[in-house]
Amino acid sequence: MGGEAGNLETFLKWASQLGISDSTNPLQSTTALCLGNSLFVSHFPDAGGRGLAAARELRKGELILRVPKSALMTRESLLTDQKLAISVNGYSHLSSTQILAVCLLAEIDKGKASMWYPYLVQLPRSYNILASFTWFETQALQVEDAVWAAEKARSKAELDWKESVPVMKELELRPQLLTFKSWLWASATISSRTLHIPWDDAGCLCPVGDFFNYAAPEEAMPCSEDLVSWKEVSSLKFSYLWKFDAKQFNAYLQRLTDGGYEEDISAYCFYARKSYKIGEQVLLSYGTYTNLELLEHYGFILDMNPNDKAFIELDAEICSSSSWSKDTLYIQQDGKPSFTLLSALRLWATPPNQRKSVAHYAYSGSQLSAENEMSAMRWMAKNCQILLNKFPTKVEDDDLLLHIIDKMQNFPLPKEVEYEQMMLAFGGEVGAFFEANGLQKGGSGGDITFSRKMIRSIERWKLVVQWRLRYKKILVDCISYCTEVVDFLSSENLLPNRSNNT
Ligand SMILES: C[S@@+](CC[C@H](N)C(=O)[O-])C[C@H]1O[C@@H](n2cnc3c(N)ncnc32)[C@H](O)[C@@H]1O
Repeated sequence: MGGEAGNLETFLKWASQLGISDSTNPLQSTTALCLGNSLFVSHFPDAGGRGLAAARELRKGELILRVPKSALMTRESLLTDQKLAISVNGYSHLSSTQILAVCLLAEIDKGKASMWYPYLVQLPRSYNILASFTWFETQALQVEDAVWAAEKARSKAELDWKESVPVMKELELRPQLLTFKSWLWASATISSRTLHIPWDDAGCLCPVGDFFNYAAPEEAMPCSEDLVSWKEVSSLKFSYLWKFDAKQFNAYLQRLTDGGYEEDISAYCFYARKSYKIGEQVLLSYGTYTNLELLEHYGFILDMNPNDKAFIELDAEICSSSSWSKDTLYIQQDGKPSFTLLSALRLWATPPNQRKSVAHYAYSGSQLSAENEMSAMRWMAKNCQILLNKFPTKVEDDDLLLHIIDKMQNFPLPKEVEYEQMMLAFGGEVGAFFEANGLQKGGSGGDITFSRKMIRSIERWKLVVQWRLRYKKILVDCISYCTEVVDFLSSENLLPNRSNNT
């Protein structure tokens, strides 16, 4: 697809004809372009690239964009193509998302004959979601859980593709569209751009509405221990099942999202989550994600992500000493252990025969004794350090490597002399990167210009190093936090002793 090459004005005209509008007056007749009243398309190099900016001062809560149901690209709308519908019906074992991906590729196959053509040419040509990571990029994540998540995402995509090839062959799609590369493109489009709709769990593609870039929800999340469970709705939103109070949950959910499908007017509506000045980027909260989840579903990370988490391996006894679920036992982005991790560590640091008597204090978040607190904090600091020591690169190495990658992004391949320096500093990783991308050191000492493919590889490599650096920095902050607590408690033994031996 054309990406930037696609004609934006033609697209905005087409969108206006479909009734997409940013007008404040819902009754206003169609204008030539669908934007200009509240929003305009702009470029934000440090926050998502192409995005939507405020065309006027916007007030918090104002309706800023409406996309009628007829302009949403869904399985239902795409399956009005009889040939497609007949073929797809014969493959009932395919998931809703697989079917949407097949429909999307079938629509691409139609080229200009597709009614969606002006929209399709606006879609990005490539994505950086985890499933598209190469072996080198996956290994460069370094953190076991992340490597595993990337491998799992890739094998799931491969399986989905293999299962879908027969129907795509039956539809006689062009050979290029039958490849795994095309499948990855279609599934990344769906993963990173679909919005939740109540009638189809595959979600919908929403022209213009999918130009909003992401900002993390500002409201603090309810403590994870208050959530019974949470699940992704294969969309830009997560829904949470709130344990105690449905009203409270609904209010929370409303704050969490700034858009949704409205049955009464049959349109997807977007609202300003805060007030914006003219020219400021208008952002949407797709939901609450850690950086690894953002990478998996959307192909980017946030440098400051209030919802980021670092999981570390815990002794089986720590997990079994309390009834907290394992996925709530993590280090917060500010380096502090989560409420439940602290509580689990406090119980674990209590002799087993005394755990029952202090459990209610631990579960309510109270410290048990100075000794107990210090044991818990020492365990955390020591294990974060052990983990940090195991990684092939340190925080400082990753910082420096990022600096080098930045240089590579801004210039052609560094001259021979810089290359030599890079190899000295990062022999293994830089060498492996060049090798993985089929580039050997040039003998001439001159500059080499990168191909588009290479530029994208550098982009993904940078994302990977940024991700693992954020993870390591959380561990470093955790060590500082725990050490401070231990230092404080060992100087002032202030806490009541709720157990005898701890
Ligand atoms: C729904 S689209 C948003 C519009 C997109 N920028 C475009 O040009 O079509 C989501 C994608 O935008 C990018 N994106 C959104 N928010 C971002 C952010 N805060 N930082 C970096 N990339 C972001 C990611 O590539 C993500 O997969």
